[in-house]
Amino acid sequence: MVATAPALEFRGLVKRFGEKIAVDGISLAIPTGSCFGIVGPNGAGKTTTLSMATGLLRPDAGQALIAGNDVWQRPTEAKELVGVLADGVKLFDRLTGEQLITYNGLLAGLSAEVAAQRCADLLTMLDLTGAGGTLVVDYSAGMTKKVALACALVHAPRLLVLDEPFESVDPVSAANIRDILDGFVRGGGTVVVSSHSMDLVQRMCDHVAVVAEGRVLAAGTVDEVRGTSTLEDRFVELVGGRQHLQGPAWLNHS
Ligand SMILES: Nc1ncnc2c1ncn2[C@@H]1O[C@H](COP(=O)(O)OP(=O)(O)OP(=O)(O)O)[C@@H](O)[C@H]1O
Repeated sequence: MVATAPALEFRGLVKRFGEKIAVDGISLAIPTGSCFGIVGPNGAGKTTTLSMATGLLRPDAGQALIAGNDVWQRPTEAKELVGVLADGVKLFDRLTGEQLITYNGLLAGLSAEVAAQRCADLLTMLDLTGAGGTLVVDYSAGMTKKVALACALVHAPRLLVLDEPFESVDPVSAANIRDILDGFVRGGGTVVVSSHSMDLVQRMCDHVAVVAEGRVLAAGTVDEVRGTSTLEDRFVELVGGRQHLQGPAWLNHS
């Protein structure tokens, strides 16, 4: 581990799927102790980038480094430092929430006693205590998101990489999760979060990168990127594509 290295760094990441270039040379340095938002339109390459950053998808070119450890060359060192909430990755959903969180803790090398204690703390923190004994397959989408977040947190990582953590989550739970993430950053951790909600990123993050068509269009502190506008207006300005369409005539009943 390199003491002065960014918490997470992308160096010229590239990923192609056949003819499609999903990620086209993304370089970013995510400072330790920051809450860093990655925003972009559908299909911008956010999930692909975060998957390469966390060892779920091998890049065609470039590097992802966690605290200076190349995710693909030093996977053990890199993965010990990171908790991941991936978008669309299946959980072991025939386990109960309690079993799933504990199992993740044991896999990360915690003792049974510590894993059980942390599992109880996380279930309480995420308001899932009543659902701890329920199979994850029977959870709602928001509950599934919360249990996946608990799995990402159980080994007390230094870096959290969260792909769309607020999708399907009710407003009260979302506020709780935001508080948890704020506390995590105050405690010296780093959070990288992809989101479609500009409002949320503007309120929660101190840094942001706007990504479109696999490239970084702007990056910096939230204030640097948004300038004198709101982040949402700046996003639309950078990404373009806002269309004031009235829709087809057959949808209009007036
Ligand atoms: N496994 C795959 N095979 C083929 N194409 C893929 C694959 N994964 C992603 N893509 C394509 O790569 C591009 C980037 O997708 P990605 O999921 O990274 O975007 P995103 O920014 O996360 O989008 P969203 O906001 O809609 O979740 C898209 O055009 C998508 O169709």
